[in-house]
Amino acid sequence: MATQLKNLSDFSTAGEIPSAAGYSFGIVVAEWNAEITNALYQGAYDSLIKYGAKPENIHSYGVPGSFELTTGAELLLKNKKLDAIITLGCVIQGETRHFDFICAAVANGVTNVAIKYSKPVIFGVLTTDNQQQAIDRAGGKHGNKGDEAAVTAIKMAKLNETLIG
Ligand SMILES: Nc1c(NC[C@H](O)[C@H](O)[C@H](O)CO)[nH]c(=O)[nH]c1=O
Ligand SMILES: CC(=O)[C@@H](O)COP(=O)(O)O
Repeated sequence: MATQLKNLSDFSTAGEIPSAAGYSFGIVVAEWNAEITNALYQGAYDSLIKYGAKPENIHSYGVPGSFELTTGAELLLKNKKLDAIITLGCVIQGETRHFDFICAAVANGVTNVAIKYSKPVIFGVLTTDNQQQAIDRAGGKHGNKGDEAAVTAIKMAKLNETLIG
């Protein structure tokens, strides 16, 4: 598979990354699989700071599970003036089809929230077959999905600013 040949976070060096200095960000983190989502959060937070975001402009909140990420993003955009939201979670396949319903719900949900508020809502949710695949993508051999989500948020905030004027 292509994934096996590269660090997925190489994505974050592709193209110019704008300064995050002028933007405010929300980060919503699922508490399920906390050892993974905490690593995703650290990657996202550190990347935002690396590219110029101010700590006081990063608003972070936890939700119980990935299914609640949609509601978290909605509440943040409804109640705070933010330029982009990053949602972070880790859904690992279990014995049942619950995995399928959660993944579909959060992917569709965050998309709908982004459209509703005309604001970027970044899908930083790992959807893996097992824990090792998650570890590999939360600071392991395939990079950190949190880093990627932060860079995406910065780029989309810049695009939104450019187009809205
Ligand atoms: N199994 C995982 C869950 N399950 C919990 C749901 O996200 C949700 O909180 C619950 O269904 C109540 O609404 N969540 C994850 O983030 N990751 C999982 O692997
Ligand atoms: C994704 C999930 O909800 C899953 O981890 C729960 O496990 P199971 O499908 O065995 O109930």
